[in-house]
Amino acid sequence: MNNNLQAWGWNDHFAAHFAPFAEQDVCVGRIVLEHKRLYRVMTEHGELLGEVTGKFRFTASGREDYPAVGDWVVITPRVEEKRASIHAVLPRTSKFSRRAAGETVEEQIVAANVDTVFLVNALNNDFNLRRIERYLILAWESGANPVIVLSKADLCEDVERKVAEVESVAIGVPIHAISAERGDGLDSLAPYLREGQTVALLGSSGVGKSTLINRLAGMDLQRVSGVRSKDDRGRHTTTHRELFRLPSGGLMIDTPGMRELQLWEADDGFRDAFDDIETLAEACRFRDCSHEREPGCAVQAALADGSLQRARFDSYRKLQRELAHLARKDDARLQAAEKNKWKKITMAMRHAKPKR
Ligand SMILES: Nc1nc2c(ncn2[C@@H]2O[C@H](COP(=O)(O)OP(=O)(O)OP(=O)(O)O)[C@@H](O)[C@H]2O)c(=O)[nH]1
Ligand SMILES: [Zn+2]
Repeated sequence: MNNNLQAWGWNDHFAAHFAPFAEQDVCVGRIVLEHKRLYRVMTEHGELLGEVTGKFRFTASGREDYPAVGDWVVITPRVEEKRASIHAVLPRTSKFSRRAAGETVEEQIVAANVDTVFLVNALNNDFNLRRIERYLILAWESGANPVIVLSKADLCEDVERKVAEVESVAIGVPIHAISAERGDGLDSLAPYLREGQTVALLGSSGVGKSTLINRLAGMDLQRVSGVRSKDDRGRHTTTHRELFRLPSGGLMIDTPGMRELQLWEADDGFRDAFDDIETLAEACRFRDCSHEREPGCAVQAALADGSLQRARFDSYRKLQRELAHLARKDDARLQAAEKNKWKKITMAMRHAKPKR
């Protein structure tokens, strides 16, 4: 274990914000795991189990004020007990958040202080420029620097053309085509993975995020232990962390919340992403056709004659279910507000886009 705080991402920004606390008998640490308001905090004294103080709770105005994975927090360590009291969260350089459904809907931070976010998109049939645009908006809003990672290059025959297409919607954003399976192009990611640099991944399910993380982490990654043989169960007490060091010295954040962000981005872009299916559906005999076994279903017809791929239809259905699930969970009013915000941002993006 490395207790040198620079190795965990400490830098001048955080040092400046910590200055007012320096007189007091406190130190700092970085949140590497959150579990029901209990936090694993990496500190110069090693890893401690932290809880926020009563005063913290009293002054917190909402969920977003609480520590999240990646945050730097001001603590009083109790080293013998391996515990810590958390007094404050230092200002974040970036944050990814989602709306959390509780008694009210609040902003919940799913990752903080990410330097670089890899926007992972697969180069096979799933390739979609509109989706890349939406991920870019998300990244820019977060404060992290976006880097576009085009995965599964081994499944694509015209990588250069695809890269050129992405360049046209992502001017000035670094683009890297890789194959995590073959190990191609991984060297190009090294500059973002230097010691103390924090990265996170965003991308739809199945684009190869886990495969890439495992590659970057080498064989010893905790997450990999999730894939273990049945008889091995229970013996493995590997310490799972949502922020962990890669062999390169880079810091990777992989939280469940970050993985779920794909659902939020999908909301407004749903029609765009699947406009081929939506267009087909307009030709269905019934307006409210569920494309299951209704007579005169144009989607089923396209599936039957092969003009629509089964896998694509399946992911359409999956996304639809996920969105429906989210819609049920969510406060309708807040959702409307969020949609409006998105509309404004996408409009602005459209106007900002250079003519092609
Ligand atoms: N051909 C090829 N397949 C890949 C590559 N990277 C990942 N895959 C495959 O794509 C599938 C999905 O990969 P995952 O790494 O689980 O994708 P993920 O983005 O983590 O998916 P979620 O966990 O659902 O978010 C797996 O079957 C991988 O073996 C690649 O570079 N080339
Ligand atoms: Zn139909």
